[in-house]
Amino acid sequence: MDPCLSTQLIDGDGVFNVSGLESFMKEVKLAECGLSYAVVSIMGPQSSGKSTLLNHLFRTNFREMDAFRGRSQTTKGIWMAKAQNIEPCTLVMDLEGTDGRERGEDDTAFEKQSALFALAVSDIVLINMWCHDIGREQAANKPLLKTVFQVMMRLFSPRKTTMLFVIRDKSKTPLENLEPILREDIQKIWDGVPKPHAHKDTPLSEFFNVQVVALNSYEEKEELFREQVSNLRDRFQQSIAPGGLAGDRRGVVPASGFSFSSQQFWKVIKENKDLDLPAHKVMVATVRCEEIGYEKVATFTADEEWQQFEEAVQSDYVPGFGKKISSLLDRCLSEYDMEAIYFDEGVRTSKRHQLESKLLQLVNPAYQSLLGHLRTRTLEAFKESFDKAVEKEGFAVAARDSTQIFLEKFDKGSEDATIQQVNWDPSKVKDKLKRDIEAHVVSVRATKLSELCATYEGKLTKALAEPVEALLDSASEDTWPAIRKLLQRETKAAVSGLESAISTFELDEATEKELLLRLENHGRSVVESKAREEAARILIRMKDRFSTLFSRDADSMPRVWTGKEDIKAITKTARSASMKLLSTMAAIRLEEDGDNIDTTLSLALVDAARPGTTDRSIQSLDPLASSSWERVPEERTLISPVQCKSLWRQFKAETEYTVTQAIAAQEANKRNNNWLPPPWALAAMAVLGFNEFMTLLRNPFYLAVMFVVFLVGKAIWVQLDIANEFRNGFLPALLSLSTKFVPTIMNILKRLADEGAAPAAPERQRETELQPRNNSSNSNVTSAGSSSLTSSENGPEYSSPVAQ
Ligand SMILES: Nc1nc2c(ncn2[C@@H]2O[C@H](COP(=O)(O)OP(=O)(O)OP(=O)(O)O)[C@@H](O)[C@H]2O)c(=O)[nH]1
Repeated sequence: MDPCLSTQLIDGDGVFNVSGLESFMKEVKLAECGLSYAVVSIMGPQSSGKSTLLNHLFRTNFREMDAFRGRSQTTKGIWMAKAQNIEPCTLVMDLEGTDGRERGEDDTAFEKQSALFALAVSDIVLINMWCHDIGREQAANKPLLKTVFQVMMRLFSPRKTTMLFVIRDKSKTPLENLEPILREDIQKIWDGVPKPHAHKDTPLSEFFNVQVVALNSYEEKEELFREQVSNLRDRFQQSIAPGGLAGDRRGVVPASGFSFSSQQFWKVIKENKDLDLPAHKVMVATVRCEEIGYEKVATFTADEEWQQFEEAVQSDYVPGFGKKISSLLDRCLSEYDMEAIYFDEGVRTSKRHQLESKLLQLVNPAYQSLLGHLRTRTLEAFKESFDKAVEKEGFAVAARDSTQIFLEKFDKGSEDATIQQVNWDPSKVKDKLKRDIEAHVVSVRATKLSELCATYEGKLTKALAEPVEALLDSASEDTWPAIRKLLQRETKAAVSGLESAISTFELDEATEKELLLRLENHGRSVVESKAREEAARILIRMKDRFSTLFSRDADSMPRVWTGKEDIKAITKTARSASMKLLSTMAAIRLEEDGDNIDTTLSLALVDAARPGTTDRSIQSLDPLASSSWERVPEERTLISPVQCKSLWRQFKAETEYTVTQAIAAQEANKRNNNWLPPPWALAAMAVLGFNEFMTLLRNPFYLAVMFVVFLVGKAIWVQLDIANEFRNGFLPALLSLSTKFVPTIMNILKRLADEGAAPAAPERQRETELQPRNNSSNSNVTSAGSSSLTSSENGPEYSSPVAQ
């Protein structure tokens, strides 16, 4: 659009051309002007050469009436154009001419509305009038002035508009003479205008800055007209500067609000309401500042740098966030300040605050997310560094130092994220980090301490378990004192080891004591559980011990029951050793408080059972008829007296057979050593059988038969190893021989027949193969003493109630 071309702002029907104004403003770049612009409008009778004057004065292009077509109205409504080559930007409005007729008090008439609009919007109002109307009662512009002054009252505060009276077609009368008459006319009209009470005595000069200029006729003295117009034009240069034509103007609406302000003015005027200029200014400022704010928010959200930051902080901490975002916000707010600078200060400031909080609201989630990442990162880094620091510095020092270092790191990170425009407090996030760090330290401490405790408990278990087992197995008077000594020594070593290991944890006294006590208790519990295990196997142990002592001699060699051994004494020794085992295992004796279990057991089980014992008190009062030992608390009892009694009974029953076997073996041995008939029988046999013997010797046949019988008998004797068989007793020898007899006879017969009977060879071979098996079964029988005990061991095991 050619800026010289004029735009119709309001048409003849009073319709405001919003889009026309908007595009006009864009064209002339009005919004950038701030307050550096002026608005000039012209009023006057129809066809009084207003458009002609404006076009000459401002080099605009308002429609003029063609002089040759005659006078008729050409301007309808209000038109607007930009003055050419006048600084600052000057907007020129050409108003529809007044028809000079009185309209009464009808404020709705377009003439009044457009006059009010021009007064509200313009800094300078040109009043175009014919020279010959000055001093005339029926002057054409009198109603106009009346209207202007009347509507002026409706502007709440005067804008101190410059009212420049342009006298057209001036006569020869000099302006010096005309001006007083004109001012008098104006004063008369001002005085005649009904005023509200507040302005009753307000002078005209309070509202208007009245100036007068006279021009020669454009039609008759064009050259002169042009010259005068050119001079007048100079006065419009820098018109808003102090001392300029509109130097006193007030209540200027910033250029970017001109469109909205004009629309609002026209709207209010059309609704026939009063124009409250201050309120209007606030309203325009509010709307415009809000608009500027919205624009700034939109610019900020569309900013590429902001978008990159916003996206980046979703996944990680971004260094330099605070500085960058602060500068983006600063730029945004400065732009607002620049654009809103000319609007009402109160409105502008409050809208700035709104803008700022809106922007911060936009930024806050990113900031919080950033702090969240900072917290997580710091915590992770702390965990990693802390583990290493613990190894180097010890637990407590590492915990203290690392916590301090990483909280400081968080402080630095949050400082980096700080946004200048706001005082967001990161302390809540820091507190959460502190809590997380503390929780981690506590959990690591718990893990490390339990690891250490487990290590030392393991060491203690290892140091105690096997030795305790060995000591219990040996069961003697010294067993429990030795266990106590061992427990004391090993516990002391473990406790001092743990004590020095946990020294770096700087634990409070109570916790440290508790840990050490726990270790001590663990030592005791190892011993106790070992003792319980052994107590559960007491019957086997007792039988083992019995068997060892009974079946083997002092050199651990197996006994051969030759008949010379004192089986009773051996049995007694073996039983008393087994009883010692029972009394040792009956209770846990970790304190040196002594008990009488040993005595009680020997009294009750050995002495009471002796046939010669007649003590009535012992027989009548069974000391084992109790479920608890004297001076032994229940928790330390492994085998109760009653259980001891039943165990002993079982033990005796199960070892009885061994003893019986031994006695039997001894008897048999004794008999085997005397297998020849007694000497008197031999003598009788010699005397009585002398004749028969001689007969046999004299008869060669009998001699041959006897020789054959002798040979066969000798063969059987050798084959069956009869002499050896009887060494193990008579009965076993008989049993063994009976099983071997038939096969051996068969063997001998086959061997005799062997000479000529080759087909019998496989059978013989089979018999030969059978031989070692028979021998082995034979040997099993000979070791009956120990095998009978072993088989009984495989019988049902005693299950101690303590072990359960
Ligand atoms: N006598 C005289 N006539 C003039 C002067 N200037 C312009 N005219 C003539 O007056 C007639 C109307 O001129 P415009 O400039 O259209 O007048 P206007 O006041 O804008 O007219 P409307 O907008 O219709 O009210 C034209 O024929 C002009 O040539 C002047 O200084 N003296």
